[in-house]
Amino acid sequence: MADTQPILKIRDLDISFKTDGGNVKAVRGVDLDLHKGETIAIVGESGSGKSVTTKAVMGILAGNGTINNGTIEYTYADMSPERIAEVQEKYDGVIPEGYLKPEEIKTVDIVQSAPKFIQSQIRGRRIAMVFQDPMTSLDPTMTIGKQVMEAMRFHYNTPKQEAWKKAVRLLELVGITDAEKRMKNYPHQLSGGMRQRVVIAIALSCDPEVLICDEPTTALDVTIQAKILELIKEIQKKKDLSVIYITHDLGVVAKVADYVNVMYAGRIIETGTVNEIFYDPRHPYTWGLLASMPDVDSSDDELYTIPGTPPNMLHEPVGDAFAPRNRFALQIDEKVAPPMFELTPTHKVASWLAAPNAPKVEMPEDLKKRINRMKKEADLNV
Ligand SMILES: Nc1ncnc2c1ncn2[C@@H]1O[C@H](COP(=O)(O)OP(=O)(O)OP(=O)(O)O)[C@@H](O)[C@H]1O
Repeated sequence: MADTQPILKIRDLDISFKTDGGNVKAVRGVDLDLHKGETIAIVGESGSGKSVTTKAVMGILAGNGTINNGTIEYTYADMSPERIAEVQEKYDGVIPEGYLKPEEIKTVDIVQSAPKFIQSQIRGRRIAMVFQDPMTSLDPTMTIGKQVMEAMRFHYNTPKQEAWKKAVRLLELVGITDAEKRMKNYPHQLSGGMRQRVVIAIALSCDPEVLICDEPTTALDVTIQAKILELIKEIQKKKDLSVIYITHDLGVVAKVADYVNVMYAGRIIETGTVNEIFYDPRHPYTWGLLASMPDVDSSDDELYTIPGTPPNMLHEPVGDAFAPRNRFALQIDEKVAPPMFELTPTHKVASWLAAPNAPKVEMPEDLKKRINRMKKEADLNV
């Protein structure tokens, strides 16, 4: 995938927030690529900068936030209303390969784009987002139907009757039975799982190319969680969507992601394919995350927790931000932040342990055993 043009290409993104206590350095030089049809996950503890990064993509940073540096290049299809209608009627909203004329392919830098352009052309239309708690993204005073139709009416001026029909189809697509009847319901008349399905239907209503899912299943119980993840996967295949998952939950990542980006203190500290991150992790922070992931063979009380807490980003850390919590830290970590070392064309790690002349450090034995168990389980499931 790496040699094709990404639809979303983030380079050197740097974001801070002005607060009474000073400047919070939330994102510090993030690079990220998303290709057509693929799923990437951004994982890391609370406060690592996952949401801020994706909010910048959507152009919805809080008012006290500033993008100090970097680019967010988005490449998209810019078609006439007639061509859009043709794609919707003939190809169910999915642009077939080879359909676009060269002049219809545009690249914009979202960082430099006017808020009006992002609102009318990007957010909700081409890049849509599903948030953690459906109750905060749904309007309790508006029927489900009206809410699913709203973005279509706003972005495409879709006539009411047509929007109604498409909304019913979308509710059916996300597995809501009796869709016609449900259109007239209010959010409180639905269960949590059903509400999250509605939120997904809303996100899909304008046939976006990119779907950002911010902890989409955290508020749901485990069986419903699995169903929602399956649903997003199915729709992704049907619609050739590119998906970004933001999550704390490595269990979710293992089920859905092609590529994983591990974030710590505003930086991506390890990136790789899902197999590279789960079976051959190199950063001690990634080791900690994997070791603290519940699995069938470990009871909750023997689960590992990473010692210490993430740094306070009001004071930008000197050297490697993870060093104070890292029992494998080297002297250099205290002074100089590690660069990204390339291990394979897809696997990179920001740790001095990966430097050519670094002392050889092995991951903890317990984690090795756990990884072997994961590999065996994966073999059984093939
Ligand atoms: N409006 C704001 N004002 C000040 N600081 C902010 C603001 N929004 C985010 N931050 C800070 O930016 C940093 C990154 O936050 P972000 O929400 O991206 O973390 P996250 O990794 O998504 O965590 P979570 O999993 O809890 O959502 C945190 O230190 C957070 O406190």
